[in-house]
Amino acid sequence: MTAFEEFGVLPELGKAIDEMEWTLPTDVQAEAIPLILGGGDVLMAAETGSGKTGAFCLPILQIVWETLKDIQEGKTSKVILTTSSNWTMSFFDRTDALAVTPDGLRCQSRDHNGWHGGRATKGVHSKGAYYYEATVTDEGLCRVGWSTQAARLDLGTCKLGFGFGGTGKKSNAKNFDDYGSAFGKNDVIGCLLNLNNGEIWYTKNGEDLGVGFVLDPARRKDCYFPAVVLKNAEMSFNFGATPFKHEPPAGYVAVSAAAKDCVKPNVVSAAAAVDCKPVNNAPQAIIIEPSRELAEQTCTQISKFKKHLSDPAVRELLVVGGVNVKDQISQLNAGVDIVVGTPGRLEDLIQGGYLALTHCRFFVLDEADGLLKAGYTELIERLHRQIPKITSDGRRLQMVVCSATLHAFEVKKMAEKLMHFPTWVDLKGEDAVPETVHHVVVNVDPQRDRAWETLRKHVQTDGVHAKDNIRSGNTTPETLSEAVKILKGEYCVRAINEHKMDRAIIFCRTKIDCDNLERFFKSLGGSQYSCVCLHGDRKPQERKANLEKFKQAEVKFLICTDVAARGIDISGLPFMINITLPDEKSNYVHRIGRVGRAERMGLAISLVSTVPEKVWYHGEWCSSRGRNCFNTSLTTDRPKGCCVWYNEPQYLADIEEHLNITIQQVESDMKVPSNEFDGKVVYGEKRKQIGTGYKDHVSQMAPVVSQLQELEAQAQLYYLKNHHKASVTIQ
Ligand SMILES: Nc1ncnc2c1ncn2[C@@H]1O[C@H](COP(=O)(O)OP(=O)(O)OP(=O)(O)O)[C@@H](O)[C@H]1O
Repeated sequence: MTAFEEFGVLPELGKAIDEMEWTLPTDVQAEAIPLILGGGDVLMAAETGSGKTGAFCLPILQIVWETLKDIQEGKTSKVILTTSSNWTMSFFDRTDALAVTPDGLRCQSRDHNGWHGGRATKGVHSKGAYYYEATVTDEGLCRVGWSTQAARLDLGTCKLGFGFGGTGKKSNAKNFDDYGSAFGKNDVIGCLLNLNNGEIWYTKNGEDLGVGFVLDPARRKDCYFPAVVLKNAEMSFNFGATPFKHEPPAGYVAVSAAAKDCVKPNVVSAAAAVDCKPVNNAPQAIIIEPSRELAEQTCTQISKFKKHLSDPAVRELLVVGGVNVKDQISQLNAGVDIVVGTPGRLEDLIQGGYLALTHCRFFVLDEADGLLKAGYTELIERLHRQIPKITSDGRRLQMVVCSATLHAFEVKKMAEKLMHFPTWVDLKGEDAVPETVHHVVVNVDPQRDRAWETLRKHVQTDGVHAKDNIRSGNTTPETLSEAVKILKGEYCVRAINEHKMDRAIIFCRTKIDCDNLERFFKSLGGSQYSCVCLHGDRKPQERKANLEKFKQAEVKFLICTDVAARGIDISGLPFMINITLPDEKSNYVHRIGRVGRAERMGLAISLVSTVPEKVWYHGEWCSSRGRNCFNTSLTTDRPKGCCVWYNEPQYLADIEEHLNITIQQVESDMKVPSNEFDGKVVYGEKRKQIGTGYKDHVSQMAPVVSQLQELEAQAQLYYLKNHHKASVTIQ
């Protein structure tokens, strides 16, 4: 049995993992895999290169396969009752944070800040007088009553919803008026609807509270559904399947006893109450990644893991922009179980009806903070709203969120809103850099190092100072800024030479900086500086080919923007260079985390200008979004320009403060003191002491466990003695 199998991983997956030479699970895998297999929502915060991808792909793959297997063998797990004769609260027609018990007869919301509502699976129309009971089963705010299919789920806030709230108010169309009396835990509210005269009214513990609303005659033909909205509260429902606590008043019957021709199903429930059988274009898992490259990498990882999983086969699909959408649609129609994609293309396919969310039971946000910072919050919420919270085979939707920099306010806010009692797998409690990454900064000081004045051959700069009076001997901020750009090209080459780098990823701030550096390297000639570029202006095919060339070591350097900052995994990459620090501090962690992965050592060198550098900053106000833009005015100018003064020392200070460390400085000769790692380090190779410490953990814990055992025994003896004494005394 492999170490992974001990964590509950299927032998078929264990075999594939073994072949990948993953002997032990990493710490994050050891914690997260059992949690996901157990059905929980997980927030996974662990350092770059710590194996988060495996930590979510393995359990998801396993559950997806097991579900397919169950279906193949005709094992029907708890099929929900949405289309059965029972009246229940709908698993589908409800807001995100309203939980409904599997029997559909209790609703709960644990959100302190917002209201969450839902409707029943059926409604009544045309004629008759109906009754159901709702009991407050836990403290909190509740509103209960009737609403039409088109009404807002926040009952009583539109014309089509009629509610009675615990504060003793009735509400319709946001008008909250005094009615009856306040109610709370253990109170039983009778909800009555008379379609013959249009009256809606309530009882509290059997006491008549009087007519609350009279339906507009034009609205009496509508179908009305039992409805509830809760704020950190819980209510249970009886639609008449069991005896009522208080008998319905004369002339009223339980909604469940309504004549067939007066009942309509809730269309949201009916649409979602699909058969357990897989539907071709309705995958069980949706994994969202921030970049095409990362989506492809995750998809490849899944293909490797599933190598020995067969009968039934699990089908994964990559859904990213820049690829022919028709091909993707036909692949979806042919059948797919796991979809990995980037947000834009995923949403296009979902909204176009080509990708259905009806069977989705895993919703994964990889690099979640990056997705939120890139402005995808609403898209994520939109997709989450469309996914049924209980799947067609009665299981709860599971959400997995991960990143090396998950400690961001927006992530916590999103988790609170969308996730269901999530467990944090957080090994450090803060954003951190792996011990395997040796990261240093080099100051670029154009006042101290005047080499830029005499360099005959240098990197072409970004053109920001094309109209400025730049010349040696001049110390204007513009001249120094241009000087920094020239020096950075020089220092980059110096770093490469000093460390005999034959493989490195180099991050630039902009696409134009990448292109200029690529041209500079090419101008230096030979294979010594062979390189490729990866940024948003390169065509998808070129991006793919370039990354592949670098991965296959056909070229030595990958020059890229932050598009490659997150997640990209290049095995044993020894070096990375930051030409300019990112202004987003979390991206520093991700960029340097391209090295020092999977227990291998890596060196990250960041060039930091000591003087302000004037750089491009094209916002939505720039009509060309940077292409052939010559507007070198500042963004603070009027009219607004496309440049800013970039303050790198400040960004360095922000990064250091965020990570609670001081990053080691090295001189411009790029010599990195080797004592840091006892001089034993070879960048790109494994550390001397490898492994996750999982084995050692057992021996470390043994004395503590035996001490605990002793204490437990003592406590039991103590209890027994005292208990014995007490019983003797009583006798
Ligand atoms: N248990 C394991 N044993 C050996 N190698 C592993 C193990 N788990 C993952 N790896 C390897 O570690 C590398 C990093 O894994 P992965 O890309 O999942 O990291 P990550 O935590 O997602 O990093 P990032 O935050 O940068 O995205 C990969 O090359 C992967 O193959």
